[in-house]
Amino acid sequence: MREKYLLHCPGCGRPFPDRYTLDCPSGCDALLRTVYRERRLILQDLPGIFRYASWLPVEGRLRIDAGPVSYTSIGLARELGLPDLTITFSGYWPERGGRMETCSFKELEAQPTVLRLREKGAGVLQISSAGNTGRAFCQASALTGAPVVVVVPASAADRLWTTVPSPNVCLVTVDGDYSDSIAFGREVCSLPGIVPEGGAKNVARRDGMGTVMLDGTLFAGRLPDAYFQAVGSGTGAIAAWEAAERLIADGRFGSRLPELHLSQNLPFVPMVRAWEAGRRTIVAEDMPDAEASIARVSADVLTNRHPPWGVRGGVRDALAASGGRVYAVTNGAARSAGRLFADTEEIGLDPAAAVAVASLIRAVEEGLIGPDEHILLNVTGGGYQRAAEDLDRYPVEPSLRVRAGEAFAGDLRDAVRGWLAEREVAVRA
Ligand SMILES: Cc1ncc(COP(=O)(O)O)c(C=O)c1O
Repeated sequence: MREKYLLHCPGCGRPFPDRYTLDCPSGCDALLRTVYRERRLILQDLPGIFRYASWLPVEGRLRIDAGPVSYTSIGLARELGLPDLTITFSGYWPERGGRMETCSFKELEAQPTVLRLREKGAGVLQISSAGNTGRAFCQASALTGAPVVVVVPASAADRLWTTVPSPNVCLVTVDGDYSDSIAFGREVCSLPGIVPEGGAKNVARRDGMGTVMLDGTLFAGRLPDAYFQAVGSGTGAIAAWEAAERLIADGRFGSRLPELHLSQNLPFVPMVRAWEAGRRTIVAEDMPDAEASIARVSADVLTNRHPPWGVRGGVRDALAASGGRVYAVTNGAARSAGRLFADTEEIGLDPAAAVAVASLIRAVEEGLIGPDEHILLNVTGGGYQRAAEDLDRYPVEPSLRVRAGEAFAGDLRDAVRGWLAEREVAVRA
């Protein structure tokens, strides 16, 4: 093919060019995938994520040097009796080269997403988030100037900060929960010129996250036998599976898919329950007392009620294809895993990453993995303390405050249109 990549639908098998396309034009219930012209991974001499630009759905690059950082664990590896443990760290840890200043792997999603949208000329991004994702997109906006509309529950607004000013973020706070923010965000996208970021359907987001598997594999020279990650939507896990398939097709790194070991935080563990019950869809009984359960987890970024579970090419398929496992982790186990990690590796973790470490400890205790296996631990966030010591912090101030259930009409609509007009973004109606 002449193009750098095409999109491919695993449902109907059709290939087609990318126009910031999120869904199969034939209406298949499947996650589109990128198919790159280069079957062999060609590394670029660029910092951060753009080292892997030949397997990202973008033509250019951003001048941002944040990317995943891989190293061989000594302290944690010794503690767990795992001599072949690679840690791939996303967060702020300058001593190791970790330069994600908002401290989570969501920056891996935000960078190629912002660039893909710019290259496709598709408009202004809208993101609904309760935390790390929103912050990562605010930072990408701050560093590139890309306008973004971020909708969050009012209670999560203090999580939105950047390390340089972000004049092109329109922050909308909704006086309600995450679902209210998602609903309002959807309405904002009715304004021509504003496009939904797309979540798991967005191939830039998945291929950006897939760089963790690329980095860990390149570092070790081979695909891992087992891969550990904490999941909320599971987008990162799908991305790891897809990246591993590309690396197998490349031919230089092994021929066996890594087993995916995916963890959630009790008491909110819908994917664990659906997997154990053998269900293709997540049902209400997988989320008993959802609201109360969500309030009790220590890693609330893992509490997604609508993960891409049963969709073709989704999390369930990734687990099945890789012979994977799921773990339900208590707050107590996550906290002590976080402490062990800080003691042995000398960096603090995001509570979600501590859940993944707890699952690794459990896998060792239960003999599910052994000392002869090569393990990749995806540390999805950390270094908040280090970042607070080194970096400036700019809170993102709300442009609009909305009540739960309030319609996107009248003054609210005019306010967003006015905000876009100030940035000379054309809105037709
Ligand atoms: C630090 C961290 N780890 C893990 C996850 C889970 O990622 P995903 O929603 O892609 O499964 C998140 C989600 O926000 C996160 O912020």
